[in-house]
This record gives sequence, C-alpha cells and structure tokens, in this order.
Amino acid sequence: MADRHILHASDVTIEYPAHSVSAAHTAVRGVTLTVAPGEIVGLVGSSGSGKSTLAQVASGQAAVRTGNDGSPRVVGGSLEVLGYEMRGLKRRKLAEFTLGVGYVAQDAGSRLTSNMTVAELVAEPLFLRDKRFDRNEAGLRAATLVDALLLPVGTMLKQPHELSSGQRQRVAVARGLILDPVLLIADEPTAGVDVSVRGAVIDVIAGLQRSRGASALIVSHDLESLRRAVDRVAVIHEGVVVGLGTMDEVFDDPRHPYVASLAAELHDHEELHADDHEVEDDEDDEFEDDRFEDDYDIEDAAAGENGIAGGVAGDGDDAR
Ligand SMILES: Nc1ncnc2c1ncn2[C@@H]1O[C@H](COP(=O)(O)OP(=O)(O)OP(=O)(O)O)[C@@H](O)[C@H]1O
Repeated sequence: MADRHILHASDVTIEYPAHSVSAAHTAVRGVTLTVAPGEIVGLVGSSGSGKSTLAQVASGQAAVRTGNDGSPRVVGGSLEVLGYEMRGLKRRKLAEFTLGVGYVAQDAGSRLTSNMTVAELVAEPLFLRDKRFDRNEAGLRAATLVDALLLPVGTMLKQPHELSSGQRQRVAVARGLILDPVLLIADEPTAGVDVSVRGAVIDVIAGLQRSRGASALIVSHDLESLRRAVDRVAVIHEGVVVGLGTMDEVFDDPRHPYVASLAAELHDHEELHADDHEVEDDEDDEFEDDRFEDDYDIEDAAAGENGIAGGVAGDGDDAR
C-alpha cells in the first residue's frame, strides 16, 4: 500500500529530544498524509504548527545530523518517503535517498555559499552527484531554471550578496530542482519573494514537477498561490492535521476554527482581487520591469549566457 505513494505519513509523531535544560517537545502529533506520484500537495499552518519539522524529517535532513544534536525524530507511527522508512533511517542509506528528494529549507536563500556565482550555485548539485557531468549542459540547465524562476537576466553571473533575499530564495529553489527530484520538498519557497512573482514561483515548481510526473510538498502561507498550483492541501495546527483535501473541499466548508480563519482570509483576498483587476495589471507591468531590472542590457545578457557554461566549466573543480 505505502509503496504506491511517494510520501506516506501514517499516524506519525515527531519529537525534538530533551537537551540541556529543555524537555522533549512533540512538534507533530499523529499526522496521516500521502503524496501520490505526480501530485502537488500544499502544507499550510500557523507559525510553530510543525510544518518545517515535518518537511525536515521527510527530506532526510534531520537524519543527516547525528547523535543527540537536537534534531527532530520520528517517535511514533511511520513516515515512508520513496519507499524509505524515515524512522531510524540509517546514514548509509541517506545518500541514495537524497538523490531522489530535493529540499529547499526555509532559510536556504540565506545559506548559499557567498563566493560562488548563481550559475555555479545552481549547477553545483549536478557536479556533486557526478563530477564529470557535462559543463555546457550544466550551464544550460541552470540558465533554464533561473529563467523559469523569473530572475533578471544578469543574475547568473552575480553572487548571493548582490541579490535580494527573494532572489536568493529563488536561486535556492533552482538548486533544489536541478537534479529533477522525484519529490521536491520546498519550505516557504517564496519567503522574501516580491508579491508580484510569488505565485509564479509556486506555479513553476508545480508545473515542472507535474510535467515530469514528479511530486512536490510545498509549505507556504500563500493560500492564493497554492489554490492555483496544488492538487491537495493539508492544514496543520499545533502539530495535528485539521484539514486535508482539495482547496475547495478544505476551505468551502471548514469544520475546524483554524481552517475557518484561513478560509475567511482566502475569501477576503479573492474579493480584493476580483475588485481590482487594474492593480493586477500594474503589478504585471512591474514584474516585467523586475526581470530586466539590473544594469545588463540585452547584449550583455547574451554575453553572460555564453559565459554561463564557461563560468561553470572554469570553476568546475571548485564546484565539486
Ligand atoms: N530545535 C528545536 N528544539 C525544540 N523545539 C523546536 C525546535 N525547533 C522547533 N521547535 C518547536 O517545534 C514546533 C514546530 O516548529 P516548526 O518550526 O516545525 O513550525 P512551523 O510550522 O514550521 O513554523 P514557521 O511557520 O514559523 O516556520 C514549535 O513549537 C517550535 O517551537
């Protein structure tokens, strides 16, 4: 049964172990959730509800760390991802497991290596997997993703400190997608991203994954964008799933007070947008400007694109 799912959480409970003065803390309580092949699932909930904890454990990140280092761990039920049981996942299985799972952490944009260009950062996972990966192909794939994520044309040659926090987060998303993961787990992929392109970033993640028959679990506060992109949504509140289904199923007839508050928020948002088509058009104009906002003109950009593969090739050894 479980192996038909890309992710299958069955009554899973996840705990942060006790350390120094703090007692153990249960962050996820008896969650049951599935992600099918090709399915895009949104995960929403208030701050501290357990979304990042679930994302971290499902992506194998929690298992990367060792010993009693305060990482969350599965203490009840089961969490199976790509056929691997995350409860007690052995470190020697991790490398194999993480080949199929892309993970974009909530703060991934702020953790990009500072002295690498965007071209190198996005392509790096390809070289970490296969140090002889074709460098022109890597440059092309990185450029395609950077472009798909609506980053300005000159971004490829820039370093993280030259980008806004939202642009850095989009670079992290491109990095998470470059290995064509069977499952992408993206924790707030639009954190800090300009409101005019937030929806587009989620659309790109969902579109790319869906077009390959791959899946995604997207943690986001942006219900409006999720509505367009996801097949189903799970609402988590104080570690417990309080809503699960299509957006309509969950928000049209909410049973739980927290889901009802989100439904009201979504409704207000939609009314605002329905009343305000002109403002939306203006935002589209701004968005076009954002793509070409930097000092590069089209000629420079073309030279930059030619330089992308060269940049990766030249620094390929470092990139490994
Ligand atoms: N290292 C840790 N040790 C102990 N408790 C933690 C740790 N990290 C998070 N928690 C607690 O676990 C619970 C779930 O946190 P989590 O970060 O998963 O929530 P979240 O829904 O992702 O919130 P946000 O939207 O703010 O990121 C919270 O009560 C939080 O305080």
